[in-house]
Amino acid sequence: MRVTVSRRAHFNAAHRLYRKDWSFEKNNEVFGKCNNPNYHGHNYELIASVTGNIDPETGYVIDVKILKDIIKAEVEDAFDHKNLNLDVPEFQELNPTAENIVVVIYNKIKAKLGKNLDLEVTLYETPRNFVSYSGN
Ligand SMILES: Nc1nc2c(c(=O)[nH]1)N=C([C@H](O)[C@H](O)COP(=O)(O)OP(=O)(O)OP(=O)(O)O)CN2
Ligand SMILES: [Zn+2]
Repeated sequence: MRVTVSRRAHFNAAHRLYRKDWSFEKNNEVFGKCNNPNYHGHNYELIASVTGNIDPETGYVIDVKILKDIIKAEVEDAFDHKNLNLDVPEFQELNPTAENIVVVIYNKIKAKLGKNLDLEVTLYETPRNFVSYSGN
């Protein structure tokens, strides 16, 4: 009997979508206003969902306090009030699109979970634009 436990989180970050190896014109063509050299920001919302068996002793799949602490250390402390392009090592050579950000977040959280637990991360870049990744 596998049950999913979810936790919401939030971070605020700036980014610019562009490729260093493309001209400014080509970046503008592909990424439009998201290629603003002075960056722009989003209030990112995140849902991390952990699926596993209920421990018969505790009744937990995972203690939500543990999940909360993992998200704080791996996501909020690393990304909140940061410029993703400039401040976050994972995006030095990786365009910080929502797709790439959700994969980075998934990998960071997954590495801290027990092997018997599955993870899905949904990341909202705006209230209407969101992406999900579950490792497949
Ligand atoms: N597939 C993707 N497309 C876009 C991404 C992305 O990460 N993946 N990102 C962006 C920009 O980051 C852009 O800043 C998105 O925000 P915004 O322009 O505000 O989005 P909308 O125009 O859709 O705003 P609404 O208010 O939701 O209309 C662009 N594309
Ligand atoms: Zn953006």
